[in-house]
Amino acid sequence: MAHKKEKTFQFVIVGGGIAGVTCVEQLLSQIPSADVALITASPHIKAVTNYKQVSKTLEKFDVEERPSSVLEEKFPSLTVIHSAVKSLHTQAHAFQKCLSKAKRIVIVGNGGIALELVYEVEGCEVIWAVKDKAIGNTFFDAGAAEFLIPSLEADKTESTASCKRPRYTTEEPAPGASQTADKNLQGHDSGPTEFGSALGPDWHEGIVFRGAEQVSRRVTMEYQCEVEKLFTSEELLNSPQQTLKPENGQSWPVYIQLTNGKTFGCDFVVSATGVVPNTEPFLHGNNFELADDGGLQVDDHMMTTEPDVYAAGDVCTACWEHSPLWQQMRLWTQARQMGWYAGRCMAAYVLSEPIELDFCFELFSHITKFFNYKVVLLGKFNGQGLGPNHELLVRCTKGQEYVKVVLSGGKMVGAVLIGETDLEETFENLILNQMDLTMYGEELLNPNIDIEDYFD
Ligand SMILES: Cc1cc2nc3c(=O)[nH]c(=O)nc-3n(C[C@H](O)[C@H](O)[C@H](O)COP(=O)(O)OP(=O)(O)OC[C@H]3O[C@@H](n4cnc5c(N)ncnc54)[C@H](O)[C@@H]3O)c2cc1C
Ligand SMILES: NC(=O)C1=CN([C@@H]2O[C@H](COP(=O)(O)OP(=O)(O)OC[C@H]3O[C@@H](n4cnc5c(N)ncnc54)[C@H](OP(=O)(O)O)[C@@H]3O)[C@@H](O)[C@H]2O)C=CC1
Repeated sequence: MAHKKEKTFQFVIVGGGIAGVTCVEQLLSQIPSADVALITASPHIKAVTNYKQVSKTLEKFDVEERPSSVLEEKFPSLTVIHSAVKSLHTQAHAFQKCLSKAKRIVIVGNGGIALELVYEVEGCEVIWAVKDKAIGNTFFDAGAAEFLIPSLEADKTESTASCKRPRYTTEEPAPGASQTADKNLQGHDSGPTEFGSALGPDWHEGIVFRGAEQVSRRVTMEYQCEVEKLFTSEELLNSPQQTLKPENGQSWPVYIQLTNGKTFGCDFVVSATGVVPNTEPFLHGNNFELADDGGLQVDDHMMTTEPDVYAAGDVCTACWEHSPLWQQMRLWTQARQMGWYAGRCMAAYVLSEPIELDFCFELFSHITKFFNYKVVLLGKFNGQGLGPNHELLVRCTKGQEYVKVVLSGGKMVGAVLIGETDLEETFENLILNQMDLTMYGEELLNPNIDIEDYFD
């Protein structure tokens, strides 16, 4: 009987995404001789480049796909193993190809991907169906959404008249960002169960999302609705009730019926309704506790409920007692931070060194771009978990900037900064030092006061 050769490693890291790669780098920088294996489904790994600390907690970096050999050259004690798991890239460019022939598409979902896609798609009518009253519920409140909506219109030459609205209260506390059970960027007929690397911030860089029409951007909003049913044109024609009729006699490959009673024909439907942690391969025969959002529960040392097994990034759910100013969101930045911290924890365990929860989990911070505006989110930017006991200060200049501050008990606990506001560092400090700002009142957002000088 032939015996399979078995190789053991001191550490095995699964996943060549940002969390896995950062974990490998951190671990090997602390214990260069450690025998480490990186198992990843794709031939490329994700590498962080041009890392820049923007402020105490805000960080900016580029992400590049690189052959895994680059990592092996850098770390001689690392072995990269390409597992048999099917790679994400089997249907590469499928979306672009479908879009190039499309005249109308429907986008369902109201998170980061829908926001980016709606803005990027040109030459095609877009019907955007969202569950909420406003766009971008995972990142914004209704005020920020109102600020962004004009950017969706083709003519962007709006006036920049100031419309300062100093104070209002939310109708109801914004819910925490929830993770959902669907897979992104699916056409109507693509398989929903293939897991791969999350594409990340630059997924649409350099890609032209152009449809078959001459129009630039044409977006129709359908608020407060979900998908009731999908039909093909064949199903439609064979439908005994004849409840659905092709508009203007035009036939479409697929029809979508929304819960608001409207039905649209379109070339294809994009489901941008969240990510699913890919825990399935790890569950069989093990005792991993899963969180409500399907992630592997991890403690404040990134350890799962199985001893010696750590998890970081999209696949895990942070189950330690969070700082009052931090929440988990499945973002590139958090994947890097968690991977880095997991690497440190793993090394600390082996070296018998004590380790405390890293400072990066003190304050939620995220810097990104939506509709071509710089967007900075700090702390409880949507009043997450604060109930009615919070107050908002807002300053808005149409087409230029939107600044929202969340105050609780007179202290700043969160902020949304859209546009070139230059306020991130000052606000980050005010949130971190929890200074009582009651005496400043609305002056805090007075555009005629240089706030940086004010607090120096
Ligand atoms: C379209 C899109 C746009 C995004 N834009 C942004 C953005 O602008 N800003 C931002 O901060 N975040 C963004 N995100 C989120 C961000 O990309 C993720 O949070 C981040 O990449 C997660 O990193 P990760 O290392 O945890 O997981 P991934 O990057 O998903 O990496 C997981 C790795 O594990 C491998 N793998 C999975 N299962 C197995 C297995 N069974 N065996 C072996 N290998 C396996 C995969 O092949 C992959 O290499 C975006 C996500 C998407 C999908
Ligand atoms: N620039 C950035 O920072 C970007 C970040 N990302 C990240 O990538 C990941 C994937 O993005 P994305 O897919 O947009 O996920 P998100 O979690 O950001 O958003 C999913 C959206 O779909 C809605 N939704 C969920 N289920 C349904 C349903 N059945 N019908 C209609 N709507 C539904 C959710 O509403 P509800 O919240 O009410 O459940 C939410 O608005 C996220 O972690 C996101 O943060 C993606 C793109 C850009």
